[in-house]
Amino acid sequence: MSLHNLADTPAGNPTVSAPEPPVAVRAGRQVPEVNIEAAEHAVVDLLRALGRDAESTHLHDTPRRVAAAYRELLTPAMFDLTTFPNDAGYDELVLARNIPLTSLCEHHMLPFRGVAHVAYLPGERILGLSKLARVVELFARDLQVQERLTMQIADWLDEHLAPRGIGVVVEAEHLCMSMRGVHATGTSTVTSAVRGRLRENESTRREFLDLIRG
Ligand SMILES: Nc1nc2c(ncn2[C@@H]2O[C@H](COP(=O)(O)OP(=O)(O)OP(=O)(O)O)[C@@H](O)[C@H]2O)c(=O)[nH]1
Ligand SMILES: [Zn+2]
Repeated sequence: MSLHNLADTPAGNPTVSAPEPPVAVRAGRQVPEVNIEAAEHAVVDLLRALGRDAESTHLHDTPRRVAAAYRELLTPAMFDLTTFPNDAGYDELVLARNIPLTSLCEHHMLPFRGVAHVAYLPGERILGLSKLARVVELFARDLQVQERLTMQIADWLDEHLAPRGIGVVVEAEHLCMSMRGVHATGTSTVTSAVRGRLRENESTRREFLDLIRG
């Protein structure tokens, strides 16, 4: 893992903009580092702003827990992209269906949860199957919108595996839409991204959608 600490701003110089937060590179994705101490202080402030006694016996450990929970939800695991030569010349779709997914919507910082279906049409190499789920997690652990998440999964596979085609479908329920606001409980939002043969060829795309439905 490489870690870039961007240049510090000289103290007291109002003409220089604030430093960018440090960023780590995980499996090819730039992931901002969480400042856990600052996050804990911010949760204390939030509790107070919400009229809660942050020092009470019940709440005094809550800032630590909340900061740790957000760090976990926003930090994907690093992994190696294990691929194998496609010696057998397998040229049909490979589909991982119902990959569980939890992310945080960037508007309310509330979870959206569901499944991703990720397929590719192999070229010269096939991918270790677990990596399809790892790629989903790589981009789900972020403040997201579902459309961007769906495209990032497809683009990452395109860039790192270079298969002949890719299909990604994400189905998720957004808590900001079900537990508050419009209270549309049970609504599932579906997004898709197709690349290569799945984009160009109607019958390959149809086959992908049929396989998802089982
Ligand atoms: N396109 C898209 N919208 C999302 C996603 N997650 C949440 N949203 C929406 O982002 C919008 C934010 O709109 P605002 O009107 O600023 O927020 P709000 O006042 O809380 O709106 P309500 O949720 O309608 O009460 C809402 O319509 C959310 O449903 C997502 O992944 N993709
Ligand atoms: Zn939301």
